[in-house]
Amino acid sequence: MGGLVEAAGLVKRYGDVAALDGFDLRVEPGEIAGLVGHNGAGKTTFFEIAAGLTRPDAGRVAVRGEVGMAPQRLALYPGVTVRETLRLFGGLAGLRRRALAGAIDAVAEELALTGVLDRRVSVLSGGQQRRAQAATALLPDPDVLLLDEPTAGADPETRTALLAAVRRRADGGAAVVYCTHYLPELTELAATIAVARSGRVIARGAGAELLRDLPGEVRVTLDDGEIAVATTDPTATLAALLRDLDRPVRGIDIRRPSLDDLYKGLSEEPADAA
Ligand SMILES: Nc1ncnc2c1ncn2[C@@H]1O[C@H](COP(=O)(O)OP(=O)(O)OP(=O)(O)O)[C@@H](O)[C@H]1O
Repeated sequence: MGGLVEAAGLVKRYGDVAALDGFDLRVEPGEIAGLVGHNGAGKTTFFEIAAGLTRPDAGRVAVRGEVGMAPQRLALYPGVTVRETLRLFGGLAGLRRRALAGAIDAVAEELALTGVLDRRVSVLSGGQQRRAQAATALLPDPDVLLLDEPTAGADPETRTALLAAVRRRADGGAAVVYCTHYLPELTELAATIAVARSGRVIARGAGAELLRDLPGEVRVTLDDGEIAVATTDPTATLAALLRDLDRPVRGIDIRRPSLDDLYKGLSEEPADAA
């Protein structure tokens, strides 16, 4: 029991819909767990339960330490400035005076918000608002971070700044659950992966492990066309192809399975089918 986040057998129903249906997830200190899955797979519901905003119908969740959460739908007060927003959230987390002011400056610097600290939230761009939302979660350096698509709509610079800030929190020992539909981010974050479908985690592990058994493709170009073979062992397949071919080979291409293949393969069935 060393996980900062431990969910076991979570069930949550809304009428006929089981938003969660035996959801298990454990996240260790220093780990970023990328939670992926189609719309409706139960990711947001899990966040709400982990953050204590909703109670499960069954199962249990333990979240150890302080929690910072950036919800998918922005939850900011439009009429106050970014600095006031951060003061409020930092104050709620117990930061006072100089520690609070220092933490605000630091997180603003990290997320490229320094120039807009004294602007009202309502006049910020969408990307700036999303960064401000992420800043409210990151500011107090919580033990557990729940980030629901924090880079949605972010430009490349914003994305890079945000990913670096998240990685730093994990390197400092935080357990992070990071929801995204954009899988390359998980490679960038060196995240482990949890694939959710129909309210359950159906695959869990390091990206490389989950990809190991998926077929890639070997493609050999000939004068009069090409041969493409799906294979989990590209080297052996290519050797066999080259051995058996009695024509000149014009090109060879090996495509390794990607996270997108994993996602497609594991979550083909729509959540509503459950
Ligand atoms: N408050 C609610 N009332 C009724 N149904 C709900 C409620 N919250 C979630 N659901 C339903 O539960 C299921 C899971 O929703 P959830 O928002 O957790 O999915 P998600 O994986 O976060 O999806 P997305 O990728 O779209 O954010 C969906 O079918 C959704 O319609």
